[in-house]
Amino acid sequence: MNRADLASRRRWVIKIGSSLLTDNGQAVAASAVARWVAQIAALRARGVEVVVVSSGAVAAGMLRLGLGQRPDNLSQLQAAAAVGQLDIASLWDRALAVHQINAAQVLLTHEDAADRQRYLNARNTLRALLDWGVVPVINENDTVASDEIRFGDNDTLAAVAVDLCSADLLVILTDQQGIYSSDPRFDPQAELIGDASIDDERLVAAAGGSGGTLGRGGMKTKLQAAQIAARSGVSTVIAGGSLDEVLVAVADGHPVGTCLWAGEDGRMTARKRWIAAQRRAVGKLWLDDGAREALLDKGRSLLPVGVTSVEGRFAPGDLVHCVDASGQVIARGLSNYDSEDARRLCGVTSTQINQVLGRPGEPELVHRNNLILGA
Ligand SMILES: Nc1ncnc2c1ncn2[C@@H]1O[C@H](COP(=O)(O)OP(=O)(O)O)[C@@H](O)[C@H]1O
Ligand SMILES: N[C@@H](CCC(=O)OP(=O)(O)O)C(=O)O
Repeated sequence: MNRADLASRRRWVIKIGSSLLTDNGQAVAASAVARWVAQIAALRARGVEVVVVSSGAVAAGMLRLGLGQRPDNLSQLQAAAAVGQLDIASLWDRALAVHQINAAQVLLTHEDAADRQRYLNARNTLRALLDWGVVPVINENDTVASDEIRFGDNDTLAAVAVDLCSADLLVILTDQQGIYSSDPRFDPQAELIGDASIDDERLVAAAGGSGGTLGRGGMKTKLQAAQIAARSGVSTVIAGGSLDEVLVAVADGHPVGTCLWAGEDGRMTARKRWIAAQRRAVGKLWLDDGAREALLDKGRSLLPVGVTSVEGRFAPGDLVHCVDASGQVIARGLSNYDSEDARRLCGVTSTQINQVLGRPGEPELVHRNNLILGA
């Protein structure tokens, strides 16, 4: 649990809550966004890629429409979000443009994460944006999300974004300086928890409270988000968004906020556990010796260039066996491509993939996050 380790994280998801984005419901917080963006520009100059998850659509819509209270009727909430999302998106767009950085608005629903194909589409889009040096600004697609399928809070959405972008750090900025031993709004004795392992028992008691009037989640959903991120081996920092140079301080390894450390065994993701439990593969990829070594000895992803032939019929996201030249199963994983495309890509180098497919494609046939070694 050494904060200096955070300096090596190269892809961050930064989630910012409604109260910060609207100055506690007073006005859209343009100067605060400008300060975070200046720090994002500084992080990028150090080689850190950044994905923003920005709340605030409902709160900004309430301001525009002059609504004194958060509507409890779903259609009105969704309508307020539709109004406010324009403000939120343009706020980020203008602030990033000052640093010559392009922004992209990405609105997601729960279905996009639950459906494997839509999940892969969202992942490819985010990856393309990052490749172009664009900062994706993600929010829930509040207008279409129905009550049953809402992420419901952007903390959970941020954890999903970590997975979608294969990020290696989640930073949640909020109106408190981190997680306290109890809700500091009600308990003046509450103490800030600095560093904790994700399964630290203190956290359960601490995160009981609900959120403020503008946001939804409170600390409970922030802890849940950190737990989801930890399943991908990703640690989470929860810190005060109004703290001076807070993002740079995190990158410098300063002990700001609460750092929830993912355990070593958290490195096997839920998906990997799911893969480990599957026995039936619908396809077989034959690997050359270089690919065998890349998987077994170097812990790498499987690239099309190391695949010599493909057996079976499968869709993107299906489970396939990776076999070496002797026919021995050395790994199992989820294919990024269907069997037809996988066949076309046999022996193809990463730089030729787009040309062979006639569209942008993933560099990996099976990403190492979706791959487990052994029969
Ligand atoms: N143990 C705790 N430590 C810190 N804040 C807590 C705790 N329990 C509940 N909270 C509340 O969570 C709020 C932050 O959650 P929320 O209002 O959803 O913020 P955001 O809009 O940033 O997502 C804080 O204002 C605080 O009152
Ligand atoms: N999609 C909603 C998110 C609401 C929400 O989760 O807010 P918060 O708890 O402040 O992150 C909005 O933009 O208003």
